[in-house]
Amino acid sequence: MNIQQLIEQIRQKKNYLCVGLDTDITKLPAHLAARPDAVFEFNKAIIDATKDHCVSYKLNTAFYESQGLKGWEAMEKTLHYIPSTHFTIADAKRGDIGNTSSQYAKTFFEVLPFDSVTVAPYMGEDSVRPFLEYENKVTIVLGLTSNKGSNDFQYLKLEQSSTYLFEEVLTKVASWGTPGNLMFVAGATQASQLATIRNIIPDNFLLVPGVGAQGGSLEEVSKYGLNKNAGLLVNASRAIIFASPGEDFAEKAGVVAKEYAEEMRSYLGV
Ligand SMILES: O=C(O)c1cc(=O)[nH]c(=O)n1[C@@H]1O[C@H](COP(=O)(O)O)[C@@H](O)[C@H]1O
Repeated sequence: MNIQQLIEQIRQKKNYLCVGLDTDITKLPAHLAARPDAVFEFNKAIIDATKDHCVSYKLNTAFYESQGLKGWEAMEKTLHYIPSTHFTIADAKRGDIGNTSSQYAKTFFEVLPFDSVTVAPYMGEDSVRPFLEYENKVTIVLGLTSNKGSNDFQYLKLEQSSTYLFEEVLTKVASWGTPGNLMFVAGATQASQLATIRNIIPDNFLLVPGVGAQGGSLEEVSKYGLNKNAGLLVNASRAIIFASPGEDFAEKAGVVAKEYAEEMRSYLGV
């Protein structure tokens, strides 16, 4: 799915929710945990219960890679189970010298046919370009992240312009691509900066993690982040997929996803 199709899905479904499949095996419900294909079974049930209330799924690859071959297989099966009406994100946060980035791009755009992948921009243009070369795929570059450590570097003031480093990252990276192939991560916990971010990149989609478990406000994010195409994908992982530790985990995930979707509909004004 490309950005235009994502915009169409948001119009149809009237929400901009991304469900994060951060499937931590230590948190699986007891009745599933011992099953040989537990991670996939869990994801399948979550997808069945939430797909009518979201437009996207994000698989944080760390939760799969940490399980070795079995985890990788569960990631692949999950990706193929996600309906083609939903935008898929490999949250892998890659980026390396050019020929290595090309291999990462091949991994997450071809071998695993995700629609998008998250990329860390720290190594500069040649580390991001190999991802942008793919037509109809989307590169999601870290702009201003949701964690406490974002203060360490992203808020450093640049001497020449007195802007923050993250602002320079947004300005420069945006010139490497288009709103059709480039999104940016902006943490929901950084809502006070969203107006600034929107000034720098009015048209790019923002992937906004940090509502739910990290305490970001969906209302604030929507107020400052929405643009004419919605332009937002707001992710919640733990708050949805681990809404209940019991046998009703999928049902409860569906309820929470629906609540987010309904709140989003009110902000879209449709
Ligand atoms: O790139 C991301 O998705 C990301 C960037 C960021 O700044 N903060 C952040 O939390 N994330 C991811 O978003 C998800 C948040 O999960 P929850 O806090 O459980 O909703 C995790 O997969 C994080 O790795």
